[in-house]
Amino acid sequence: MARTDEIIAKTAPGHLIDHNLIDREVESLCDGMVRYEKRPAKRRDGSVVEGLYNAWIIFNNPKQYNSYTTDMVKATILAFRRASVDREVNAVVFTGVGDKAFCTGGNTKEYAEYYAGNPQEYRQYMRLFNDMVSAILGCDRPVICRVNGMRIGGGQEIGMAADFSIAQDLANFGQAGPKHGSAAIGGATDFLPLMIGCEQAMVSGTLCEPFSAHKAARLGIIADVVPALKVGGKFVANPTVITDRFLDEYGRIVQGEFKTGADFKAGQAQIKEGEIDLSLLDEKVEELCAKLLDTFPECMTKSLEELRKPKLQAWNLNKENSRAWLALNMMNEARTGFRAFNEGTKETGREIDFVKLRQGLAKGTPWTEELIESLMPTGQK
Ligand SMILES: CC(C)(COP(=O)(O)OP(=O)(O)OC[C@H]1O[C@@H](n2cnc3c(N)ncnc32)[C@H](O)[C@@H]1OP(=O)(O)O)[C@@H](O)C(=O)NCCC(=O)NCCSC(=O)C1=CCCCC1=O
Repeated sequence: MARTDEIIAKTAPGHLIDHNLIDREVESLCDGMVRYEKRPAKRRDGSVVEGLYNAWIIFNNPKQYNSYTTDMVKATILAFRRASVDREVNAVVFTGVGDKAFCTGGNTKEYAEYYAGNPQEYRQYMRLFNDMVSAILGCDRPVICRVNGMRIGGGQEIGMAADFSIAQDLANFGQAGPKHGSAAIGGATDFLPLMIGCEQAMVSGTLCEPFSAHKAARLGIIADVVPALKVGGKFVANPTVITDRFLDEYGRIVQGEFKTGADFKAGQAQIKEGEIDLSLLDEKVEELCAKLLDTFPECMTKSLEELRKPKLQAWNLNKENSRAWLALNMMNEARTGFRAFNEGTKETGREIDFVKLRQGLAKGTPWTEELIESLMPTGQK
């Protein structure tokens, strides 16, 4: 009986068609701000598998918390297509450089300085954004979001488009929309109700309060969470989050909620003293990649396709309407909110006086350049 290796050597074709859209390195599209790295796949025992890889798609914009620029969105679309058609790729690991941020969404500087007041331009940008989310949801390989740090705004949206998320426990999650002049309709309003229920989705999508990785695991928006802080050489749970009890004295769930007052401050001080180490995160990601490797590939792909359907159906139902509304929104509230974030500072604050705006609108005040200027945090001084 011929061995499998002999059969492969005898029958594998000499030429394979390249199904990539364009033959360009992903990095060349965005000055290296998105990296595509094929890393050797490993078995569960840690041994390297010859000829098979996991494709790491890495956001590389640390100074801006791995927010994505227009060029990064283009590169990401192609990166997921590249992984999808690469016969040697087992799974995609979608992550960011560093240990502060996976991604904080659209680039607010580009939004404020180029797209604000230009709905026709933002409509074109949103075609690319929509295609990025669709490329993740349509990837023919399982996609793991390696949450190396905060996952906020559009970062939360593209992260939820992945099939699995594994987070280091100092990462926060949440939306930014209504606080920065947008609505979380780039996927969050489609995915959140499915993943954490309508009530919790409403809280996150409207109030934009961040929540911890431990709460994210409890709510079911991530598959696993691992410690990342080392104090005295020993891993400890995020010291700013309640992790040692589940209920408070009234029977309410407190596990995963942020500590408050002096306890929270003490936790922040401990984080400053400690060292951040993502080795347990990488171990957990490699373990999942190894489990995915140990399956029939077409059955895996079919299972992904079926299990993605709830997200995909919600996404496809709404994405074009969302794109149109987000474009027009660049005339008023997005123009105001993203400029406030971009032009504000820690001292002046980076959000507008929402009450002042509401008071003006209550009197029928029209949206004029003058009104927008007056709402800038620096405009109040
Ligand atoms: C809450 C934050 C995420 C973190 O706050 P903090 O820890 O205080 O850090 P900062 O000092 O704010 O940020 C550090 C530096 O990073 C820059 N930064 C952070 N986020 C972005 C971003 N998204 N784009 C560009 N630059 C960013 C920040 O300016 C600091 O640099 P600096 O030089 O100024 O010191 C907080 O950072 C925050 O709220 N960030 C913005 C989040 C946001 O609004 N994202 C966009 C949401 S909208 C979106 O993503 C959408 C996607 C598609 C659909 C439509 C849509 O709206």
